[in-house]
Amino acid sequence: MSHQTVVVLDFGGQYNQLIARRVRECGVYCEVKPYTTPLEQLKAMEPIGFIFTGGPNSVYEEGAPKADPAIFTLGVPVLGICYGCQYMAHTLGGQVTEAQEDTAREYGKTETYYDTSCKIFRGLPERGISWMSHGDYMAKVPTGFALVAHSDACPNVAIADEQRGFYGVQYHPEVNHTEHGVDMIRNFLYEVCGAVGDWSMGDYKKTAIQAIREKVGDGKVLLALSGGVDSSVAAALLAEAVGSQLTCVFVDHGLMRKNEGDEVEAAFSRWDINFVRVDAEARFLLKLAGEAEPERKRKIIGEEFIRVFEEEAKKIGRVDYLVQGTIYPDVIESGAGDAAVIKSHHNVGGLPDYVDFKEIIEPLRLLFKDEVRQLGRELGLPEYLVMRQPFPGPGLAIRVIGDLTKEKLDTLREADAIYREEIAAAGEDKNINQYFAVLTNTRSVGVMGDGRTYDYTLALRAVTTSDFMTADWARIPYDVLDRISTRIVNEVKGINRIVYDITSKPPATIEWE
Ligand SMILES: Nc1ncnc2c1ncn2[C@@H]1O[C@H](COP(=O)(O)OP(=O)(O)OP(=O)(O)O)[C@@H](O)[C@H]1O
Ligand SMILES: O=c1[nH]c(=O)c2[nH+]cn([C@@H]3O[C@H](COP(=O)(O)O)[C@@H](O)[C@H]3O)c2[nH]1
Ligand SMILES: NC(=O)CC[C@H](N)C(=O)O
Ligand SMILES: [Mg+2]
Repeated sequence: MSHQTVVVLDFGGQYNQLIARRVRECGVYCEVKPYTTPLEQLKAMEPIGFIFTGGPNSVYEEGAPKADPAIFTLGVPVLGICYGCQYMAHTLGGQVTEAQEDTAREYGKTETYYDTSCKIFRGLPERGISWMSHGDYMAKVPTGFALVAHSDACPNVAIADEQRGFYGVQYHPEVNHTEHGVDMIRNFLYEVCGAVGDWSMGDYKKTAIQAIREKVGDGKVLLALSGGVDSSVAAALLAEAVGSQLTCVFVDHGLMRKNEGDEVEAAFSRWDINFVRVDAEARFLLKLAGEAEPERKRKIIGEEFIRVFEEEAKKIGRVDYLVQGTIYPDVIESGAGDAAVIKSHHNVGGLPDYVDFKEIIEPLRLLFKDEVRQLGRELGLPEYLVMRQPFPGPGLAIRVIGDLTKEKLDTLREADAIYREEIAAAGEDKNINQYFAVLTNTRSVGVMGDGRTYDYTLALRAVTTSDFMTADWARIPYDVLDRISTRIVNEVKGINRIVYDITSKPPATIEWE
């Protein structure tokens, strides 16, 4: 099973996994390695190309991350992105300085002009929007390199030494906002590196199954199954890899949506797997009682999940491995590496310090949501399961704002069920990627049946997104919103006002806590 390999050399950028994902999207196998990886090790991987990532540092500063300069003598093509481009220019005899007022410090969408006779721009339009994020400037381009793109503010947006196969771009071709960015990466892979496109999700499946078998041997495995997309795909993968050694544990923590516990049990009892449902409502509510701070709630839930898994493992006998359906956005938002903590996803940043398993296996950790879905299809999962909307592990605990009570949870469950019912009835569920109700902590005055009420405000949230890293609010038709609002206020006691959340992510996030 040998594939052509591209190595993404990580200099600490925000979008490293996104680069890797774009390369995979182009049908080429790819691994991300730290810039400190010894050259011998990189050589042994026999890469057909290197991509150097962006990074927060300035290459001219002392201590800035540098790879072994002999990497440029291997005869392997290189694409440097932002810091990666600056590092290449600096190392090969050019000069990088801090940008001055008139020499392009550029952030965000930028009109860019390309020389389409250069291989990486071949077949693409001569101008388009690229997405920039840099404060440094290539003041002197190294000998042998030509300028192949510019913007209004910056003459040196892209450089190329076609002889040696070295390319550098100042913008980020890997992000969605860069028009034709993926095509540029594809050109680098196919026109410059000689890629043939010998990698697919089917290969990912095979490689993952083989790796799981090697690791687990004849040991026992407990898989945390929520019934959501990620853990269902993980379960299908593990079932194929180690079948009868696997037990799937679904924790009903009392923070599920209406009827969800029974639905998950019914669905997975039909699978040919060992499936256990644990009723843990009382212990979760007890641990959460009186806690209003979102990060504390998440951490309490993260720890309690693990304690339940540990107890279930003891019942099975010796279990070495815990499997979770963690995916890349869970990791990056929990503050991986130098990234900021946005929120501690219960399965990553919310994990307790001590976990009584030899190892936690996360076979989907490097994938984005839409890639997980593709893998699910590859494993033969039905479309309705693969396309289910995500539901966060902490469940309604992070949708009841502030402190939790069973009564508030029940109120939210009823309102949320009506919301989902009406969205489905209107056929809007096909246009929306995730939607749910939030019980805010705000109460306000209303008038119902000629009497005064002082009840909770319910917020409706609905977003469109493919990777859940960024999202826009969904344009639900007014008449559908109207029906939902009328029904909820009429049918659910304790709610007298409905608002619709019209913020995108960023600056908001999808969930409220
Ligand atoms: N109620 C639960 N019982 C057992 N494991 C859970 C539960 N909720 C979450 N998990 C574990 O935490 C992981 C992360 O949860 P998350 O909600 O992100 O994924 P998911 O539920 O598998 O998929 P989706 O994003 O579609 O909801 C899950 O993959 C699963 O391993
Ligand atoms: O399993 C999970 N554990 C968590 O702690 C968690 N927090 C958010 N989410 C889900 O992640 C996606 C992005 O959500 P945010 O924009 O709110 O960060 C959305 O799909 C959220 O529902 C979680 N999933
Ligand atoms: N995004 C980046 O890679 C930035 C590189 C460098 N820190 C700059 O500001 O120019
Ligand atoms: Mg879930």
